[in-house]
Amino acid sequence: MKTYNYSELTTSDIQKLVQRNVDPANEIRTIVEEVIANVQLHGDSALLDYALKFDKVELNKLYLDRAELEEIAKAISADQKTALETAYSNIYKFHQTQLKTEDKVETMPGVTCWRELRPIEKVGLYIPGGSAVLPSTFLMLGIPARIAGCHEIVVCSPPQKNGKVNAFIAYVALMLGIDKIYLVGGSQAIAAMAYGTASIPKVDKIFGPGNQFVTKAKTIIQSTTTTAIDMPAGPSEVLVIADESAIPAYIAADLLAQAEHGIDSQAVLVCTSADVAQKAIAEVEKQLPVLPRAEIAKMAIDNSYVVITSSLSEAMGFSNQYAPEHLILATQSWEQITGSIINAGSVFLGNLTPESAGDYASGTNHTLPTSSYARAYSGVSVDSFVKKITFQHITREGIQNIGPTVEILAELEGLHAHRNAVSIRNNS
Ligand SMILES: NC(=O)c1ccc[n+]([C@@H]2O[C@H](COP(=O)([O-])OP(=O)(O)OC[C@H]3O[C@@H](n4cnc5c(N)ncnc54)[C@H](O)[C@@H]3O)[C@@H](O)[C@H]2O)c1
Ligand SMILES: N[C@H](CO)Cc1c[nH]c[nH+]1
Ligand SMILES: [Zn+2]
Repeated sequence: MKTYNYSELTTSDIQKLVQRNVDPANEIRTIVEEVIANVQLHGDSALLDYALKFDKVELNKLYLDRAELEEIAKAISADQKTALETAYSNIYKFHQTQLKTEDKVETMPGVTCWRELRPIEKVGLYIPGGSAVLPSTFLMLGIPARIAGCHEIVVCSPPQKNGKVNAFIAYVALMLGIDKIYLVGGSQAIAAMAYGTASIPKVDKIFGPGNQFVTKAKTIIQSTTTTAIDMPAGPSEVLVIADESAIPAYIAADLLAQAEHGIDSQAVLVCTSADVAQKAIAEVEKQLPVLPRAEIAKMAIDNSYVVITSSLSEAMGFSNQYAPEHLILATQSWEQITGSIINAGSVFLGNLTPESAGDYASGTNHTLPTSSYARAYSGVSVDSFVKKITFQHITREGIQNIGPTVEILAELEGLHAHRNAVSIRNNS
C-alpha cells in the first residue's frame, strides 16, 4: 500500500486521493446505455440473452416461484438458519424503531400541520450475486420494506451457474414472505424494474447495491424514468482512522474485509502513527495470502493507500473529504472525535467493533452510499421505503389568523387567484 504524508500533500493531491470510480471515459455508461435500450425494446427476451451473455446461463424461465424456493432452501444447515434468524431479529429490532408517528403542530391558533407516513407501493430490490452472493443484502433491504408495509416487493438477483439462486437467498425470501425471485442481474435487472417487461413489473423505487454496471444503471434510470432509487451504492470502501492505541492486526483484518468484496473496492488507512501504520501494512501482507479471495483482495489493496497525519483531527479532516461508506475509529479516544464526523455512511467505534458486524448482524443497514455520495445521502432505512405526506387543517379562527399573511404574500407575487382563495373564505 502506498503511504503518503499528509503534511506533504497539496490540495490537488488530496482531491485526487479522495476521488474514485468516476468512469472518466464513459466506458461503463456506454455499455449500460446499450443494455437499458435493449431491455426497453426487447423486454424479457433481452433479459434471457443477457443471462446467457453475462451470467453464462441458459434460462428457460425468468423466475423461481415459492415451491422452487422452498426446495432450494432445504440445503441449509441448522447453524446457518440460526445465524440468519439472529441477523434477521437484530436488523428487525433496529429498523422497527425508525417507524415513528410525528406530532401535530399548531403553527398559529386554528392552523394545524402534520406529516403521515405512507409506504411506497411497489419497490424493487436488487440482490447482488456476481462475484459473491449476498443474502445479507436481502435481509438489509427486505426487512425495512416489510416494516414500512410496501405492498409489492419485486426481487431481482443474478442466476447462479445452475440457473437458480443459492439456498441462503431462497431461505431469506421465505423468511421475508417473498414468493418470487427474478433471475436477472446487472444493469438489465435495473432496466427491467424501471421500465417493466412482460414478466417483471415496473416499480416506483429501486433499492440495493451492486457493481459499477448496476450503480450506473440506477443513476441513469433515475433521470430517464419515474422510478426513483435509494442512492448510488457501488463498490465497497472503508476508511480506518487509527492512532497508537489501535491494534495493527485488527486494522489489517478490517481493511481486507472490504478489499475482498471486489477488485474496485478501496480500503484506506489514515493513521497518526507511522509505526502502527507500518505494522498494519505488514499484517495486511501476512493475512492476505491465506484468504480464499486473495487475488481479488490484492487488486483492491493495490488500489488503496495509507495517509500519515499529525493528529486525529487532521485524520478526521481527510476522512470528511473522502466521505467513506464505512468509517472505523480504531482508537480508544473515539468518544472525543465522533462529534467532528461530517461525512460517512456508517461508523464503527473502538477496537472491538469490526465493520463485519454491521455487514451482517448488529442491526444497522449495510446498504450505504459509496464514491463520496455519503456527503449527501444516508444509508437505507425504513425512511427510504416511505413517503412522508404533509397534512393541514384550518378552522374558522385559523383562516382569519393566517388570511392577511397569505393575501399580502400572494399580492407581492402578483398571484391574485391565490389571494382570492383566502379572501373568499374570510369575506363570506
Ligand atoms: N455499497 C453497498 O452498500 C454495498 C453492499 C454490498 C455489496 N456492495 C458491492 O456490490 C458489488 C457486487 O458486485 P458483483 O459484481 O459481485 O455483483 P452484481 O450482482 O452487482 O453484478 C453482477 C452482474 O453484473 C453484470 N455484469 C458483469 N460483467 C458485466 C459486463 N462486462 N458488462 C455488463 N454487465 C456485466 C452481470 O449481469 C452480472 O449478473 C461489489 O462491488 C460490492 O462491493 C456494495
Ligand atoms: N460491506 C458490504 C457493504 O459495502 C456489505 C456486505 C455484504 N456482505 C458482506 N458485506
Ligand atoms: Zn462487507
